[in-house]
Amino acid sequence: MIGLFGSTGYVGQSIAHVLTQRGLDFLPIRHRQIQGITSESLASILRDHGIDFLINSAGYTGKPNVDACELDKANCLDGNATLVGRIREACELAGIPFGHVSSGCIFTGSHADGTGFTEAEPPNFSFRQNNCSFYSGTKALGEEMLADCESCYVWRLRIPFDHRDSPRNYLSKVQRYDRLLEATNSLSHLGEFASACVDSWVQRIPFGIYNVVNGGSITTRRVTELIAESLPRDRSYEFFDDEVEFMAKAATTPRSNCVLDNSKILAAGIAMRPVEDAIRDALEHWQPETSMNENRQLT
Ligand SMILES: NC(=O)C1=CN([C@@H]2O[C@H](COP(=O)(O)OP(=O)(O)OC[C@H]3O[C@@H](n4cnc5c(N)ncnc54)[C@H](OP(=O)(O)O)[C@@H]3O)[C@@H](O)[C@H]2O)C=CC1
Ligand SMILES: Cc1cn([C@H]2C[C@H](O)[C@@H](COP(=O)(O)OP(=O)(O)O[C@H]3O[C@@H](C)C(=O)[C@@H](O)[C@H]3O)O2)c(=O)[nH]c1=O
Repeated sequence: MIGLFGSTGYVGQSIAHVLTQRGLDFLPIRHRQIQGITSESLASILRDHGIDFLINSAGYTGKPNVDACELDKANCLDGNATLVGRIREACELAGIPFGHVSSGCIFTGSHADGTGFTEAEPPNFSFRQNNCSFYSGTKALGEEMLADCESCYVWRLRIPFDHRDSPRNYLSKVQRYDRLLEATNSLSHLGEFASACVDSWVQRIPFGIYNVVNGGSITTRRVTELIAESLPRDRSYEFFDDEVEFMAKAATTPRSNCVLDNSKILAAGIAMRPVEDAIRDALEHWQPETSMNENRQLT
């Protein structure tokens, strides 16, 4: 039996969907069931339910975006770092392996030649550099909680997108923001990310950190071109002059924009499509939010 923390969330729902599709038994464990409990009590819950692998997709992201974390630092630290430490202790007490959903947002930029950061490189957008958002700082601390952990996966997700229009989907955000920041990023197709997490365990790939991102990187401008090709509509995209103007007009805390190398997950035998292919596919199958709401009312 697989335990799943965060099953109600944007990422957790996608992981739950993959587990269901694969016919894998899993137990969603809700936030309120574990709030404030000790590692020992958590270990007992895991043992009592016969959990043999735990997936942690719980965390504190801030809504509508990471700016909101600056206003709720205690809960952000608790959900992204303290909880991760407690999960590690509980899983070690219960003698079970686990996987943790981390974020690529603990990096900024790329190598000078445009290539991405590998899992062997330390985060460069964290409290240690004092250059980051509170959210990114707590996500980096979450990874520190797992340093030298022998039986765990750390899956780094990076700006998720898919074909379902939603306030959390990067392709929707690009269409909805009044103005855009030109940046180069790695991105993760949400469904491919969720499949990769489940397959890591099913295929028993070696434990460790994995950048679970689509291949290559893409600029914001290229994303708008792909959107315009697939979803023609009468609008043009406005861009900020630079990051300084973006910070002054649209953000309260610095954003991570970064490129990650995904060769480690590919070498482990888990497929991730090149990023442009995955975006094109999402746009070809685009489901506007209004039509999804109508479908929900019909069922
Ligand atoms: N969405 C994104 O753009 C990205 C997300 N991530 C990471 O993915 C993970 C999930 O994010 P996402 O699904 O978007 O977030 P959501 O806000 O959509 O969902 C968060 C989930 O975590 C649970 N949760 C929140 N705080 C706690 C806590 N203190 N203890 C236990 N459970 C808690 C919530 O449970 P309940 O409903 O019961 O409160 C909910 O199920 C996070 O770790 C995030 O950092 C990484 C990169 C990008
Ligand atoms: C607010 C804003 C952002 N952007 C850009 C900045 C950045 O490149 C991109 C995403 O920024 P947002 O503020 O939407 O999202 P942000 O909350 O920074 O996004 C992150 O969520 C957390 C949970 C993560 O872990 C990250 O990987 C990432 O997905 O959009 C604009 O272009 N215009 C805007 O008005």
